[in-house]
Amino acid sequence: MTKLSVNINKVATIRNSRGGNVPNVVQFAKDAQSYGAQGITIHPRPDERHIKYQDAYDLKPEVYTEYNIEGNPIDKFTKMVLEIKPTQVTLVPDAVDAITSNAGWDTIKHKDFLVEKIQEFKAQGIRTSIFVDPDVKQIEGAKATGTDRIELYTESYAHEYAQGNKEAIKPFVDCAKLANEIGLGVNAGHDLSLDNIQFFKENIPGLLEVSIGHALISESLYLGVENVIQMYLNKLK
Ligand SMILES: CC(=O)[C@@H](O)[C@H](O)COP(=O)(O)O
Ligand SMILES: NCC(=O)COP(=O)(O)O
Repeated sequence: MTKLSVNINKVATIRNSRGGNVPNVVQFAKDAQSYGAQGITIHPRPDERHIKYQDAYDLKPEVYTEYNIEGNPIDKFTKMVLEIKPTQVTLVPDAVDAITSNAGWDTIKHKDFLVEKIQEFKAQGIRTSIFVDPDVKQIEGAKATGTDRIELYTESYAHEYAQGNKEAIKPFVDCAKLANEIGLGVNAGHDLSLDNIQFFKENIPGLLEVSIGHALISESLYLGVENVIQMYLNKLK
């Protein structure tokens, strides 16, 4: 089974544009779960332009499914995750000024840093995942860090699929097969959508979780949040 974790960053982006509390991100998370989402993902960035650190604390008592916090483990982020103790932390090597995530970790070059961070989180019972490009060398490197899971960075798949190039799935299949063999759980995310999710799910062995935000919120403008979540759940069966 592949779990759907709804990324609510975009809900916070709309809220922040007016400075009040509309839409309410905590209520949105509660509603998404009641509509069947099996997880809530947030990705606070250092400039707090969408999800704010305070949101991460406010969400904790209301997320009764899987709570996934993504981000670059700078000191402030690490402290927050260790205090909140979500179900999962996903480490992403974002530059401070990145518009959105645009690369996975070099798990070989940054092995020592990742080992240290992963031990810190796992010691508090938090499942770990690291964001990686679809490159088997990076999957082997990820295994050596001690992480529980990887999150495959799916931007290249999403882009190519939209151009009609279904072959773009191949490196993801190879990485997932290797991850399954060596005992790493497989998550995936970035630019997944109602258009491309089913083909991805059908071809990736052992896909445990997808986190989806930008497309899901955009599709909901036309189709409604509850309906869109149901549509994803049907495609992920
Ligand atoms: C790691 C990943 O792919 C997502 O978390 C994505 O980066 C969402 O972040 P933004 O909402 O800031 O684009
Ligand atoms: N980890 C990926 C994520 O949370 C959502 O990415 P996107 O759907 O907003 O591109």
